[in-house]
Amino acid sequence: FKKNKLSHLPGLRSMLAPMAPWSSLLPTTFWNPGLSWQWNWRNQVYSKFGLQTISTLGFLDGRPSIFTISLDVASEFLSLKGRYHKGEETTSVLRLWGGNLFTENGSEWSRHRRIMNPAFSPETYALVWDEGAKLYQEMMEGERWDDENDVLISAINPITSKFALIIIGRCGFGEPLSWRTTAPESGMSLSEALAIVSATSIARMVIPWWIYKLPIKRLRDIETAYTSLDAHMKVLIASRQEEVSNGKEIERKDVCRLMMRANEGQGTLSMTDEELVGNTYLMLVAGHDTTARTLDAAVGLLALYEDIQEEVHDELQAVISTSGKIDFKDIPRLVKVQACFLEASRLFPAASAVTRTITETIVLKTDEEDGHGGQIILEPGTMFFIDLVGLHYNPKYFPDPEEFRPSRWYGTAESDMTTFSLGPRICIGRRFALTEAVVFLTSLLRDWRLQIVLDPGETKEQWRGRVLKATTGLTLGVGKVPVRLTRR
Ligand code: HEM
Repeated sequence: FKKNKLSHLPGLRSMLAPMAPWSSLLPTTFWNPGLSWQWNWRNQVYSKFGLQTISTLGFLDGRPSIFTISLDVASEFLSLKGRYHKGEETTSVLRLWGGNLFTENGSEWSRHRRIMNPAFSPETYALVWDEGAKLYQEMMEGERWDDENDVLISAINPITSKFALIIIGRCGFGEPLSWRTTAPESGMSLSEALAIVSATSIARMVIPWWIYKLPIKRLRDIETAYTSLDAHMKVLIASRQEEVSNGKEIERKDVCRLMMRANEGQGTLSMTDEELVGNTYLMLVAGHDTTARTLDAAVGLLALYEDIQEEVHDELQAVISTSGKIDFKDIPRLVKVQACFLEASRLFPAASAVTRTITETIVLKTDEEDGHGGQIILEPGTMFFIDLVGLHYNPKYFPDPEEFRPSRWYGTAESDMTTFSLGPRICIGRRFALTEAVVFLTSLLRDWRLQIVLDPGETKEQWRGRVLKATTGLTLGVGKVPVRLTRR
């Protein structure tokens, strides 16, 4: 059955295919691998078949898919052009407001990328650094931690989420968001609306729209979140357009102004109104949720591994003692801080899989371990997944994969940071995310010692099981991270 489509590879056979829209809404069980199987069953599935590339098939939805945890297969595949499209799982949830850089293929994709590329420049990263350092101070004052020596935070998650949203707002859209911004009287704040939309966008694809009109509070909140987010994005765009038409346009090439110019037909590349809103949504979601969720994991891990935290603090001290303060040009010397973020991202990759739909037959060489005559054939219509969770826990590339060992990333080239994918469609925001993460963690670790907050009678091992357990949705992250800050 469908053996050819599956390149005769053994693997998971279930009622619903993993990661298909309906199965994503249901819990992971043997009949429905759903969204969490990559985490819950990690390498068990691959080791059961002794393979690094396996197939999956849903009997009810009949969807043939192939998953790989092989870096060689992934690199070869992602360097190919034009023989596959972005996978529908991710594109349909990110296309809610219109086609954008993430969802498009071929020449449409390259048009979007050429419009936005200039915004991802050293000037922008320097701005991210400066705004990040300023925002950290605003956060200390806003949360009233600046006069305290000991702070108990029940969950770091909303803090990192707010931090990352304000940074993308200020540095990507020139929007003067502040730490003290309160929710509008009617509707929801941008962060609240974005959080609900991100959490429910998969459900929104399969559950009919009229359900959300029923007089049930949770459903009405979802409806309000969508209308509020729509209104926020329109205000964001309109205020930039007003600045441009009042001649107040700042010369800075932030992503919003570049899109605006393209939308007004200035320059050789253009963008429709729908694409402008589609890309605004994409930047708000991709530009904050991924970084925030990885920062949650990094804070949790550093709080758990206090010896590694001390090593990072020593590195910071050395940088501070020579230059007096830490500034943007010091980033190359902050190897250990960056490595902690990358290691958190290896253990908890916010983008858990890179998905593609095959449009033309592809023959890929496979690793010896795959034992399939050295090749797999991907037929048109097959879904192909680079399983970043499986790859990141593959001992062939990451020995003792369950261990938090940031030193794996000392001196790694940006192109080898698998968490941001590989090849031409590598994450455009990778340096943006790294700069933001380094400034956040550096500021926090410079001033505070982080410790985990245990429940009464709980051990660190139990805490690990409770907190550092992935939650899956549009992105993957950890549970609520309770942390104690003690002033250094
Ligand atoms: C820890 C943080 C981040 C992680 C782990 C991450 C991961 C990824 C991955 C794996 C992809 C490739 C997806 C695919 O090809 O299917 C991607 C693409 C993308 N990311 Fe990120 N990302 C992060 C931060 C950011 C930030 C901060 C921004 C924007 C400011 C951003 C914007 C994008 C965009 C627009 C794309 C689509 C690029 C294209 O297709 O040309 N990401 N990201």
